[in-house]
Amino acid sequence: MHKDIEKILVSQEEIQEKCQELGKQLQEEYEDRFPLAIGVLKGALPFMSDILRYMDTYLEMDFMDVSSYGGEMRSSGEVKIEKDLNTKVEGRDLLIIEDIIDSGLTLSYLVDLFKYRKARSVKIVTLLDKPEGRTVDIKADIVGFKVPNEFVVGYGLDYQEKYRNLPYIGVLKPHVYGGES
Ligand SMILES: O=P(O)(O)OC[C@H]1O[C@H](OP(=O)(O)OP(=O)(O)O)[C@H](O)[C@@H]1O
Ligand code: HPA
Ligand SMILES: [Mg+2]
Repeated sequence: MHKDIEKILVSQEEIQEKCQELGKQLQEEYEDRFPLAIGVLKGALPFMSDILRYMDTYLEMDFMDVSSYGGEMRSSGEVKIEKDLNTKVEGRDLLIIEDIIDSGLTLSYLVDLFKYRKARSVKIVTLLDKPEGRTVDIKADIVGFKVPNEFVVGYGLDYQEKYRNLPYIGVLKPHVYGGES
């Protein structure tokens, strides 16, 4: 375990098993529909890469880079598009892939945007759901794991841009973010 991590909430094995299970489920759902899988950068990168490997069907991939945390532990409340899609979404079946729904601001912004752009359908798959963090009313269609109301890192999730490369989801030791140790 990394020296800055206090405890692991979801292990590497649990994540990989879940990716396989959800990937198979999505494969059945999107068979013959040529969905557009949209990864929300940067956090969704590892999850997207793993889950799509288990979807043995035709699909297209694109990426949207949005940011509202700026590396910090609290959302600024404002979702900023750093990079838009290269693909037209009108009439397409969209599968948004996320690492976490916390306040819900990022996903509600994206769902509204894609509906405005006339997508045929919009589904959300998220590895983690932190229901107690919610400030806007939004639910994912598919959730890997529920997490408690703690700041989590690893497997795409950062604190000040670090820890995204950890293969598990964990909680930092308090001294790392200036809390009590
Ligand atoms: O439900 P919310 O409160 O909106 O939080 C969830 C979003 O916040 C994080 O992204 P962030 O803005 O930190 O960008 P990053 O993925 O590049 O770290 C995370 O990856 C989600 O996209
Ligand atoms: O708990 C979290 N950890 C890292 N990034 C996040 N973005 C929203 N919630 C979180
Ligand atoms: Mg972040």
